[in-house]
Amino acid sequence: MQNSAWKKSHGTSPILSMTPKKPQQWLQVVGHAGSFHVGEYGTLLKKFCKGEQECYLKLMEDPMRPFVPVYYGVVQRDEQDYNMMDNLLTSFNTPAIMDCKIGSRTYLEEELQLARERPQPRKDMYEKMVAVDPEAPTVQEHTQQAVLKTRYMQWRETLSSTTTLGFRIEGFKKPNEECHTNFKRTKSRQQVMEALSDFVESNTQTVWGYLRRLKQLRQVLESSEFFRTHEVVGSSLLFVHDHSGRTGVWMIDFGKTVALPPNLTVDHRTSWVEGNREDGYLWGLDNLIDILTDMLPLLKHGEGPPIPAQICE
Ligand SMILES: Nc1ncnc2c1ncn2[C@@H]1O[C@H](COP(=O)(O)OP(=O)(O)OP(=O)(O)O)[C@@H](O)[C@H]1O
Ligand SMILES: O=P(O)(O)O[C@@H]1[C@H](O)[C@H](O)[C@@H](OP(=O)(O)O)[C@H](OP(=O)(O)O)[C@H]1O
Repeated sequence: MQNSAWKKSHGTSPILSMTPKKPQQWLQVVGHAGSFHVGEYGTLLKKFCKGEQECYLKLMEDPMRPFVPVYYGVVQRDEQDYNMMDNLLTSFNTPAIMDCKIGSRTYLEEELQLARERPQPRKDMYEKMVAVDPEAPTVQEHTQQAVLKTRYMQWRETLSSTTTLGFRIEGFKKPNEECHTNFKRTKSRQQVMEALSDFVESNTQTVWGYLRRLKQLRQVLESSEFFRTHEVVGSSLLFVHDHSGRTGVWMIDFGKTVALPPNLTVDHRTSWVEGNREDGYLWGLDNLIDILTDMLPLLKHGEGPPIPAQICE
């Protein structure tokens, strides 16, 4: 913490044991522009969100900890607060990176309630909708040239695989290629499989690595107190692999993960009806694991499971 730009840090772990200072590679696949800065010592700074901080603090004490970026606390830069966490790309060499949004619902129940009480139709979302499908807005929405956020999010869910499979590919970046983010209409199992095969370049070793990690994650989630007691919405799995055969998957983005009332728990597989707070996270993870498993015999390169030491955990 030599840099004077670091005004404060009240983290959960010392940074001294972290990766030595060296030029850091980082690339944002999707998400809000301008929210991130690359930090020192292999860290990443994300614009402060109190709810996300609360999640990370709890996650550092939960069995889920190995499956999320290590969280170091809050720092300030140019009068803006940031949550500081591990840059998950640090230990990879020119990696391929994919962001998959998990769950069958991408807006919180509280957002739905708010939209009913104080509807705020959005012009930017109308424009994003029309750009993909000019026929999608209703007559009233066309007249207003605006749509409610929850309506936009529901439309995105049904257009993509979120509603039918409980996850969707948001985007990926392969070495020496531009980011691919054109997945808004990637909906069927077949389309998803094709996109995933493209991401892994038909390499079965990579798929084996991802499967092993995803199954470990599922096991941990099924026993996690944090997971049982939180509505997890809009969170992604970040997939990373490189040519050395290393693979890694982590949960990121807890900006819309909220604690349930004390008397309520979720199993993340039961279908959502308003009030039960279910988010379909494990249902989506089950489907993702099934699809990757079904892909294995269809892929060209590599055979058999990878050497465990090559897996990044
Ligand atoms: N810890 C991390 N290490 C490496 N890359 C990260 C990390 N966290 C986020 N990213 C990159 O930033 C992108 C956006 O992350 P994130 O989902 O947290 O942002 P967001 O603005 O909250 O997204 P959304 O638009 O879904 O709300 C990810 O797709 C990934 O490329
Ligand atoms: O991917 P798209 O089609 O561009 O749509 C955005 C995406 O759904 C983000 O997840 C969402 O942010 P949150 O998850 O944080 O709600 C954002 O809402 P926003 O514009 O209100 O930030 C949407 O605009």
